[in-house]
Amino acid sequence: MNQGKGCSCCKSVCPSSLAGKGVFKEILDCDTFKYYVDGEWRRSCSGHSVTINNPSTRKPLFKVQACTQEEVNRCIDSAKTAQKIWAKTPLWKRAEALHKVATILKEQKAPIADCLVKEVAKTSKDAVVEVVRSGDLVAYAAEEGIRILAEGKFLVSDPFPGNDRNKYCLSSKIPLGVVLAIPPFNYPVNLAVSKMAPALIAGNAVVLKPPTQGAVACLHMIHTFHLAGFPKGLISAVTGKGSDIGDYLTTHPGINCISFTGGCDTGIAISKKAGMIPLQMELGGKDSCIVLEDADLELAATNIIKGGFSYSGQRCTAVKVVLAMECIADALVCKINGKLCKLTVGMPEDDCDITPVISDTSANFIEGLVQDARCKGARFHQEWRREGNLIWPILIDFVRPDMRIAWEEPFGPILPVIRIKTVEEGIHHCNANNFALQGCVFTKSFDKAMMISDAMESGTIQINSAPGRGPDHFPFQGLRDSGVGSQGITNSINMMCKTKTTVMNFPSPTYAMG
Ligand SMILES: NC(=O)C1=CN([C@@H]2O[C@H](COP(=O)(O)OP(=O)(O)OC[C@H]3O[C@@H](n4cnc5c(N)ncnc54)[C@H](OP(=O)(O)O)[C@@H]3O)[C@@H](O)[C@H]2O)C=CC1
Ligand SMILES: O=C(O)[C@H](O)COP(=O)(O)O
Repeated sequence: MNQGKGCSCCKSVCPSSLAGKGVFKEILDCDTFKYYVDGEWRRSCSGHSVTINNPSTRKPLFKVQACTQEEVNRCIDSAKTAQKIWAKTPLWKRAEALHKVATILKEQKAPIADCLVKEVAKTSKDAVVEVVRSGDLVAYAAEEGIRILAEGKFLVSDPFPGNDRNKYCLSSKIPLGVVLAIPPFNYPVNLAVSKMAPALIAGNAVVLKPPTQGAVACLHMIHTFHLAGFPKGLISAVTGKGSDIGDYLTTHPGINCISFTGGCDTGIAISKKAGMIPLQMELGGKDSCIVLEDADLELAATNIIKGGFSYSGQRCTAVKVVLAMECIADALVCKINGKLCKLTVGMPEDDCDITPVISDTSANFIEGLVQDARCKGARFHQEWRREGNLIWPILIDFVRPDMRIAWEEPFGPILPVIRIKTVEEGIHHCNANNFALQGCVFTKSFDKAMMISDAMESGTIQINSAPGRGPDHFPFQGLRDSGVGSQGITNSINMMCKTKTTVMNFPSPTYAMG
């Protein structure tokens, strides 16, 4: 259906949206975005769609196909066939194809970013950053793949007792098969390509299940692979609610690896049900920020604001609890408050610092945490204010361990401060939580920083900076309930391969140099 000709049902797609226009025209059918299989954009046979609401207006924005189990089967069957040929495609050609995607993604950043603004209420500025970062990630994965997949290992037999040098073992990395990629709403494009690019360069096929909020941005991103000429069937995108098709996908015998980012409950449930396949799980976090008495408080406050409130706190790596030594807590809180009151609150289109959270459910959950802290006697430095999904930022002081906000992940613009008497108390709080993604420590003493980093049992500890996933080639992992495996471009490529060895057996020992 031609958007430009304007059939009446197309009017239900936001008229000011750039979605499904220009080079993306074929992904939209009337008012519903199609799913992608066999190198084609198709309407689901289910006859049903899933509505995506705009978090800012709380009104319906887009519709995507509610795919059926048969359509999932088709995606996986096609992926299996296409992967066999892709695995035999020379590595330099696979890299070249990914470089094309990186270029197209960057060229098409405006319409993709526009989807992110409308679908997940990300500011226009951050939305563009997400798309450009995704292009860079794809290009880096292509290059990294060239480097690490070119290498194998050569072993000889005689180091092991009882052996002569009559066996040569050659090992190399081979693809797993079909990788299922499931990203969350908060970085639907970037966290999709962070799974897809490593999988593809390593010779795998990919089935993407986009998050419902963020699905349309994901489908636009998928179209850049289509435009780059990726082989039919190698990549597909099946849409539908995770609660409807999620279990079918994650337990499907045709899936050889699952790379998931999202909430702990969902991730742990998937891990328990998945078969004997490699899993990469990046789940929630409650990233602690320990501030010592000798810290540069200006630096700490700046990082706490950036870390705690960017994208309205909806990052797994957001600072989610400040653990401040009592002697500097007043001064630190004063600096944080001074910066917090300058944050602008409003719509993502206006590039406000704080924008609406993803859904009513999320806003209600955040409100519940705030009420619990208030009832239990926490001190609020700002008034609670909420309009729809828009929540004004709050610093909640004198938080104690009996309050939910001390432990739970709000995924919103509210930040608790716990005043600690000793560093050990801070470390204990960090380690007592089941979340263990990242943490950070502010101090001028590198000796103390290293000791605290060693003692904090989280996937990554940042010294004198807020937590963060990037640069995207760094290892990124959670301990305990925060995940399984490690992401980052290099680790993902390695994880999405298995080792294959060939052993050459000689009738008599062979020695180099005769
Ligand atoms: N550690 C990390 O790197 C990150 C962690 N997160 C965590 O993710 C959470 C917020 O993201 P959110 O998107 O709400 O998380 P969810 O766990 O609700 O959803 C994540 C993804 O899983 C899908 N899904 C839902 N149910 C199933 C199922 N049964 N089987 C398979 N897939 C399913 C969702 O689809 P659908 O949308 O259709 O339900 C979505 O694509 C936070 O807890 C946050 O900390 C977020 C980003 C990064
Ligand atoms: O999803 C998340 O929250 C991310 O993986 C964090 O990425 P960032 O640290 O780059 O914001």
